[in-house]
Amino acid sequence: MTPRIFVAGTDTDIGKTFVSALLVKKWGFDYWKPIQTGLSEDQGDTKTVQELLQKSGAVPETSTIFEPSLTYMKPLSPWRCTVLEKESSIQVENLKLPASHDGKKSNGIIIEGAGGLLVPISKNSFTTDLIKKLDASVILVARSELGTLNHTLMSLEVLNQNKIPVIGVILNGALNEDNALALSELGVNVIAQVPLVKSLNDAIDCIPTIDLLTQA
Ligand SMILES: C[C@@H]1NC(=O)N[C@@H]1CCCCCC(=O)O
Repeated sequence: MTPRIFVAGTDTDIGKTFVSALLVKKWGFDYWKPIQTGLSEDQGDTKTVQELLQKSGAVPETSTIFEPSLTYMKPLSPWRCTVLEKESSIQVENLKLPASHDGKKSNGIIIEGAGGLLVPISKNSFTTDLIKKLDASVILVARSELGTLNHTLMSLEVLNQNKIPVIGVILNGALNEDNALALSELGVNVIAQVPLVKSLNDAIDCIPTIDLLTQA
């Protein structure tokens, strides 16, 4: 099985989409956001990833960008979307990787979540259940700045409790060497620090090569 990497955030709006696009470009992976909410006020992350890749001159044949399996209008958790948009509740057990990913030769797939790890998918299931269902390992994207120690350690604690394999943490935002150092000293594998830039090409060298995954 090729790697399935779930890109989770310590919160919503932490830079998961930019980091996901970077990983797709650097490693030549496919991309899939299983559940997209907030389409009434945003074009959605799938489109953003496509645009970032295109602008950076990525070769379109390398990676398949799959459409989300479920989409909702309100900028809320999937659970609250289903309740307030009067849609049927989401059964995590029924969410499957796109069949054409399974059927084709690919380096791996980046799966992007919505918000943080305990975002409810339904009243009795969370993002952690989706990660387990998809049998994925996690790269956690965390803010680089003040507040990140608490949010990162809490998120890693939740992953640990759920026995979800963790590849490491990517810090996103204004470079903060002491936060990176502090996390490393606490035993956290900080795999990259991604500065605030607009173009993937300006941050691509921050991402380690794919050997990282074979070592993990
Ligand atoms: C609107 C955005 N669309 C999306 O896919 N993620 C965001 C939603 C995050 C939900 C966070 C719920 C919470 O933690 O309170």
